[in-house]
Amino acid sequence: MNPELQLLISQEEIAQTVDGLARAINQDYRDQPLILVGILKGAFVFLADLMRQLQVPVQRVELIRLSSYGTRTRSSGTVQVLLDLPPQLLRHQPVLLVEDIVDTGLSTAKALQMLQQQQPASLRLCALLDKPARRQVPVHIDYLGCTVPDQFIVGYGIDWKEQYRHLPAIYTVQQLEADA
Ligand SMILES: O=P(O)(O)OC[C@H]1O[C@H](OP(=O)(O)OP(=O)(O)O)[C@H](O)[C@@H]1O
Ligand code: HPA
Repeated sequence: MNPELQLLISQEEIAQTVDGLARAINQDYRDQPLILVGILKGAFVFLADLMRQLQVPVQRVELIRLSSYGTRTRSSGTVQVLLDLPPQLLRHQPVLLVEDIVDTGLSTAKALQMLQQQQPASLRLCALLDKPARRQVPVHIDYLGCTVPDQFIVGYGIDWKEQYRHLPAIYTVQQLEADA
């Protein structure tokens, strides 16, 4: 049986949110050449929309890939690094990490740690969604779109069992099967 989806954040609300985030980033960085690092897979839609609203000089867009959920609705607790950055890429550069959702915080904390090891000049985090109810490790979000309730989220790049990433709006999922 297909689970029931309930609209949480409409396409229009997402666009306004992304616009607000881009304005704040544009104001803070102004002429500083910025490196954007997106976390695959979930952040690819958000990253694509956000970067096209940026007026700061984006000198490079990079992608890392992390995975901890697999087919489950709860974090496995172990964050696998499936794609890392080439060494030395971020050294002495201003870097903005772009994440779709901060839930337990484990993925984002891991990504921040990986990026920090390259000694960037500065490192900030932009996250579209924050689900504070599930946090296991503290994560400071410099640019936050929306806070979401303690429910499973899909759409706008975010999946359940690899499905629903293509949806243009954000939904909560009802009637999920229990995790295997
Ligand atoms: O705060 P956390 O509990 O760590 O959850 C957040 C992460 O979980 C999801 O990634 P996932 O591991 O499902 O991989 P995916 O992005 O490829 O779907 C999501 O895209 C975030 O990166
Ligand atoms: O609510 C969620 N939905 C999908 N993937 C996720 N990864 C962390 N939280 C979520």
